[in-house]
Amino acid sequence: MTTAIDIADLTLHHPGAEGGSPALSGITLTVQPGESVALLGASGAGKTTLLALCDGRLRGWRGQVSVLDHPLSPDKPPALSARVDTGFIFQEFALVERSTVERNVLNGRLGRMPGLAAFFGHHSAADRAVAYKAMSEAGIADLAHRRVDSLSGGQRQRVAIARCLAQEPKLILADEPVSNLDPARADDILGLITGAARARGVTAIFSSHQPDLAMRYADRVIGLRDGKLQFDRTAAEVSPQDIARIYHEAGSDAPLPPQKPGLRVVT
Ligand SMILES: Nc1ncnc2c1ncn2[C@@H]1O[C@H](COP(=O)(O)OP(=O)(O)OP(=O)(O)O)[C@@H](O)[C@H]1O
Repeated sequence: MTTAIDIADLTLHHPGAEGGSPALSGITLTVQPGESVALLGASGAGKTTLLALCDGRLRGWRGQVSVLDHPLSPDKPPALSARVDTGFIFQEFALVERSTVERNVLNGRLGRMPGLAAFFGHHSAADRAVAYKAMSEAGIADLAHRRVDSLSGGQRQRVAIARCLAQEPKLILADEPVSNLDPARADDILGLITGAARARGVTAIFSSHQPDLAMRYADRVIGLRDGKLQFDRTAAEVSPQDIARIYHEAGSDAPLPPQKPGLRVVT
């Protein structure tokens, strides 16, 4: 693989929003295999849109987009064989609430199973081994037989991560994976996602509203404002001015996010 993500001169309007400002405009960026990248930006900056684009879910954009060396088309969804290598962790978990943790994590295997076995949900011993390894890594093996609707938010997010890992993706995309969690759990979950990605040598891209956490766990940070790229730097290079530019000068009335020691926000 030469690049995990390669985007050139991308402009995207959501359907029904063609007359207004584009959700993303003039975006050019490359993510190397194995990098952990954080997307920062105020609400509406375009983080979810960029992640959904990389997940092959959006149509009608202009520019060039390639994911895991497969060029995406603005006119049609990518082939399933290409999509199976991308795992997505949703902010709201997207789990089958009335099913067990084990079933949900095994669902991560479906894209890698032969058609009939997937249709009937017949998982092989190898599928189960992968799913149990993922549950164990996510710290939820002891919850395997619990129903998801009996779990806390932090536990649910671990199930969603285990399901993603069970898929054995080469690219992990996570949309605000810690926004519903308290600070200690948010720290644990971002550590789990980026740690699992690094241990496998796979790429992780996550969006966040918490610059301090993002900089702690990402190798690289991309800042967006109003659909435009504002900065793209290593985590160590991100400056207080960068953070101020995407949050405060964007007109956001959100409270200033907590900063890592030594990083003071200039407004
Ligand atoms: N389905 C949609 N139809 C029309 N416009 C949309 C749609 N989804 C997003 N948008 C618009 O696209 C822009 C980017 O939204 P996006 O959800 O990508 O931002 P975000 O940075 O993820 O925000 P947040 O942090 O609140 O999740 C916003 O102006 C939003 O209103």
